[in-house]
Amino acid sequence: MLLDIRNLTISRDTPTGRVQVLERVNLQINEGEIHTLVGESGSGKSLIARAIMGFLSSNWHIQADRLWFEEHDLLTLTASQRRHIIGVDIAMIFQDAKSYLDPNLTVGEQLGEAVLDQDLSGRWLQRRKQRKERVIQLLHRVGIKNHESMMTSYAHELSEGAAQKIMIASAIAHRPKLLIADEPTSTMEPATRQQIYRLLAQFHARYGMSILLISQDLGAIMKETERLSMIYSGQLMETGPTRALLDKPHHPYTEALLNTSLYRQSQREPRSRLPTLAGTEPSLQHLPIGCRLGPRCANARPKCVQTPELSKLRDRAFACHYPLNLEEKE
Ligand SMILES: Nc1ncnc2c1ncn2[C@@H]1O[C@H](COP(=O)(O)OP(=O)(O)OP(=O)(O)O)[C@@H](O)[C@H]1O
Repeated sequence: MLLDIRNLTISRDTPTGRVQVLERVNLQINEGEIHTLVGESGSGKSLIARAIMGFLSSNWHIQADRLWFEEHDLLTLTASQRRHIIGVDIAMIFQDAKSYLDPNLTVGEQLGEAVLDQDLSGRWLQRRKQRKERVIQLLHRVGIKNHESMMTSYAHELSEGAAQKIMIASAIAHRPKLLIADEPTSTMEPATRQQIYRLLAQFHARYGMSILLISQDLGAIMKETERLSMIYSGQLMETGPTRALLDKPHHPYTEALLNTSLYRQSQREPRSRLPTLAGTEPSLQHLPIGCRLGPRCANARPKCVQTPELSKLRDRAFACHYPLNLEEKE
């Protein structure tokens, strides 16, 4: 197992007391797997990514039974272990790529900095030449052919799609084992989104790179996604192989998201309206007791004020007292 997260709880102090923004979330990623984490805005997806990367500031409190990457406990890394793992073995790309690129450096200079020293050899001049060659190679790998003009461009001169490709080039310069992609395509045109996804799928296939993709919409996930985890208001609702989860969701939240997402649109009458999940996600000050989906769940009953344990069924797991689609013997 590459990444093993068990019972991750992330809390924050608010004027009304400490709030568990993320509550006992599990997430396991196998080597070479594409795993997509799906949830509405504010459900805690980015918090999980930031906890893995160690990007959470001191006003967040993290607890976990396990937060491991390979044989490393990410909660107790020394500074030098962290430097080795984060940014090298684990890399991350973000939604608005432009704001993460350095505005004062050209693309060539930025990618040059991302090239690992251990990939270079010889004297200074030779190393300089090799660094440039490696930058050109990285640009070609992300599908940028006009490398000469790209290398002298600054972030503000790039389109969103090109900036995202530069960020991916920078992330893969270290040949990471795990790439965390935090909604890299949400603001893009569908065609550009597909291009970025194809690129990620290529790196996955060619180098066996594992990917944790973060997405708000089931309709916008990479088709190569092998496993899905559904998160709602900081609680894990369901996780399992993509096909099984989409065909027969056990959790009412997965079912509701499927109904509201473009994923099932093709199965609808052409003119029917896309239904929406009634209500909104609760605020941190008013988190429901027990299953947080309760107030928005069509199946909710009194027992739902007790937080359901995660039930495991073969390679799937769900946290619901009244799961769906269990009538047949699985
Ligand atoms: N810096 C912060 N200060 C206070 N609250 C925060 C901060 N960052 C996140 N939160 C809160 O933590 C919760 C989870 O946020 P998070 O960014 O992880 O959600 P998300 O699922 O990634 O949302 P999105 O899809 O919109 O990026 C939200 O309720 C959010 O308001």
